[in-house]
Amino acid sequence: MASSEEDGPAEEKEHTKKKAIGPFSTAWLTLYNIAMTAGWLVLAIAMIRFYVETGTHKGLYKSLQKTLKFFQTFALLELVHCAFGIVHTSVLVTAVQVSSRIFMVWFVTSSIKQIQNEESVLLFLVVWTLTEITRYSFYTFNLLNHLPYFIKWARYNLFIILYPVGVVGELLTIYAALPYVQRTGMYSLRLPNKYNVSFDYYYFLLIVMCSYIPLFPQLYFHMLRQRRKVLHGEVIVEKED
Ligand SMILES: CCCCCCCCCCCCC[C@@H](O)CC(=O)SCCNC(=O)CCNC(=O)[C@H](O)C(C)(C)COP(=O)(O)OP(=O)(O)OC[C@H]1O[C@@H](n2cnc3c(N)ncnc32)[C@H](O)[C@@H]1OP(=O)(O)O
Repeated sequence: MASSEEDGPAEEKEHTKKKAIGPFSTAWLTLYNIAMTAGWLVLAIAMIRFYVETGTHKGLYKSLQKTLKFFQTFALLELVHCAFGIVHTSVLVTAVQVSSRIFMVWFVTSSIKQIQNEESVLLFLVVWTLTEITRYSFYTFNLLNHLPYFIKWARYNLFIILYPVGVVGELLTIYAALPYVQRTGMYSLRLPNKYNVSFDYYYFLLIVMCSYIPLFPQLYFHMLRQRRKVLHGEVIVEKED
């Protein structure tokens, strides 16, 4: 069932109001979204295979970190897409979402082997994977004008649970990293040094954890507004960045 069969009159109006994007942008976005859907599907299959073969999640992160780093880093292009107006999304919201993921992958989980087997890592990995398969397949089918209703439904409903669960996974992972970071002083710069600058990664991580309190609700309410717009056809005036 394609979404066009499901659309109510309000939503039809919403669709006709969409700003058109050129054929080159459409082609590029379609390729990008297909590649990202495939990437996250590869990660999902790798996770299932790993668990079936070993019966544990221990060693899972190590086995898939290269693929995860590649596809999560590739998502930086989403900032380029909204900065150039190819997609109608807030640069600020996208920047917070993408940078927090890149930070989790590169500067927390991949940097600290000692925390890679934590259950919280498995938690955010599963949640991110479910989210991204749904999100990128939503964009792909939407661009091809053949959006099955269940994908649209999943895109704008699953996040209600998955977003907070993902945040819990991320925060617990950073929390698990704190003792190691404090003990080793990794990524920290102590005085005296030739630059006369000090930086304590331990406190930086604490600040990052606290920043979830003001920032996460912004993302969550953004998604709730998108949900009302897409599923219920409400016209929502977004503030400029
Ligand atoms: C340096 C240290 C930094 C530390 C920062 C600390 C910050 C802490 C707070 C952050 C917490 C984040 C936690 C998070 O990582 C946890 C999880 O993700 S858990 C999993 C659940 N998550 C989700 O469901 C959210 C997933 N993410 C997103 O949905 C997006 O990234 C987001 C930007 C949040 C929202 O997306 P968007 O605004 O694009 O909404 P829509 O999907 O409805 O799209 C709007 C319109 O844009 C078009 N669009 C967008 N992207 C594309 C694309 N790739 N291809 C084609 N079209 C695209 C879309 O179709 C819509 O167009 P229109 O309105 O015209 O229909």
